[in-house]
Amino acid sequence: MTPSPPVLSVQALRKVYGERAAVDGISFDVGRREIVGLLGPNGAGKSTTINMLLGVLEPSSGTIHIEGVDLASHRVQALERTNFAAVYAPLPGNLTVAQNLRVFGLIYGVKGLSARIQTLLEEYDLQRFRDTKCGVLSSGEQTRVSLAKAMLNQPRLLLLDEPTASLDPATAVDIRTRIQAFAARGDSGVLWTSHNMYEVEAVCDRVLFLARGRVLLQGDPKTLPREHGHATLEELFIAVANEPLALERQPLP
Ligand SMILES: Nc1ncnc2c1ncn2[C@@H]1O[C@H](COP(=O)(O)OP(=O)(O)OP(=O)(O)O)[C@@H](O)[C@H]1O
Repeated sequence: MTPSPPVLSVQALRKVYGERAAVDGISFDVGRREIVGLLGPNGAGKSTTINMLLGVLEPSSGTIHIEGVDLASHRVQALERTNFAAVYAPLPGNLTVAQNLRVFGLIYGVKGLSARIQTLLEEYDLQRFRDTKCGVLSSGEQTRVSLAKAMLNQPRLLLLDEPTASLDPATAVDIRTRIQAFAARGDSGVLWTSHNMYEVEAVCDRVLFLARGRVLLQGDPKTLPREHGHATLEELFIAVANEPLALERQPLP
């Protein structure tokens, strides 16, 4: 039996604006059950990468395969395997939680939508907010709704852009636990951007450090700092952010 392809495979991906490459030839995979952290300083190319994975931005060159499906040539089939949640993309505030889930479920063509919405309302502890407008919910509650929306189509690739930004520590732990449980179910993988290195160390199986549009380092967030002479992931992050060129010259272990 041929092994199933990774949920995400990115090869030599580039996005150029004028003379400048925002993303400069990056390659990486995300496997099933894996939570991969996409890290890097402001302007490193993380959002540009995520937007290309979502089909919002067209790459200048390179390929993206989602579960082996080429995003460029089979856009619908690739994107129906994907979903995302991001703080900068809140759900329409004038719709209730149930209405939002219904609208997005219809967009994704979810079969048995009413039952799926009911399951998600229970799973994300949203039953009591089902008829509440999303705009009046707290940040933590809105994040749970965004995650429930992101699960509607049971995505194989879940993209999360700073899912716990602006959440209190207890709510952030709750959200992290839900995402880890999702990945542990086995069919899906998660690509997660965060500026919180403690969270990344706790949650991610692997991290990719991006700087100036390139992957400078990748590895296990628990062992990577020591391999590069730093005590913590945060220290390593600061070193990479300040001296990306020095690191590019360093031989990788
Ligand atoms: N439409 C555009 N035109 C020109 N340059 C752009 C455009 N979009 C992004 N860039 C540039 O590409 C680079 C990467 O931006 P990107 O938003 O991907 O970074 P990021 O890693 O997500 O940063 P942050 O952590 O601040 O969100 C930046 O230098 C940015 O100014």
